[in-house]
Amino acid sequence: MNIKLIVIGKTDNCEMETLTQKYVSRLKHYVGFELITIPDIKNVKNLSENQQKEKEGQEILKRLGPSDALVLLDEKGKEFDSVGFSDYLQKKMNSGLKTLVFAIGGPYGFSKDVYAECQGKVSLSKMTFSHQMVRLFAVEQIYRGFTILRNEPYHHR
Ligand SMILES: C[S@@+](CC[C@H](N)C(=O)[O-])C[C@H]1O[C@@H](n2cnc3c(N)ncnc32)[C@H](O)[C@@H]1O
Repeated sequence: MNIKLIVIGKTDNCEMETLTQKYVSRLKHYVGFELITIPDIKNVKNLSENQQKEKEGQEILKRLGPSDALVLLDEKGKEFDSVGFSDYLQKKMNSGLKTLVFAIGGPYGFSKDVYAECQGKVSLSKMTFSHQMVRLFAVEQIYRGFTILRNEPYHHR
């Protein structure tokens, strides 16, 4: 199974970006992994929040292949502990799925169309984080999940 993570806009925080990239390169030792950054559209036109969500939603959906399973990072989604999340990844791999696509919404969240298309929602906490922070937490937790599945010491350090 491959994993893609779709995010909106470049992060302007260099440290967070560096850390995110560190986990992305570590992850690639465990799984085919791609971080897909949709260019920030808020600067393109003077859009309302809803219009921006719709546009971002179209961009997310455009990037899905026919057999990809879309799972949203969403504070109202299912919460796991890290071992539970590693089991979730294992079950997805066991199901024969080719590509698991996680997506992180833009500053206003996801459009209705994206919610309609998704096959699940995963929450990292009941608290709302910025979309830039969530990408770091998401790649770290996916990485942690694979180290748990491999019984490697990272999880306990
Ligand atoms: C600033 S939040 C958007 C908040 C927006 N008010 C909403 O209702 O979705 C941007 C994105 O970060 C992600 N996000 C924020 N907090 C999260 C959490 N606790 N767990 C998982 N994803 C989260 C979601 O993908 C969300 O669409």
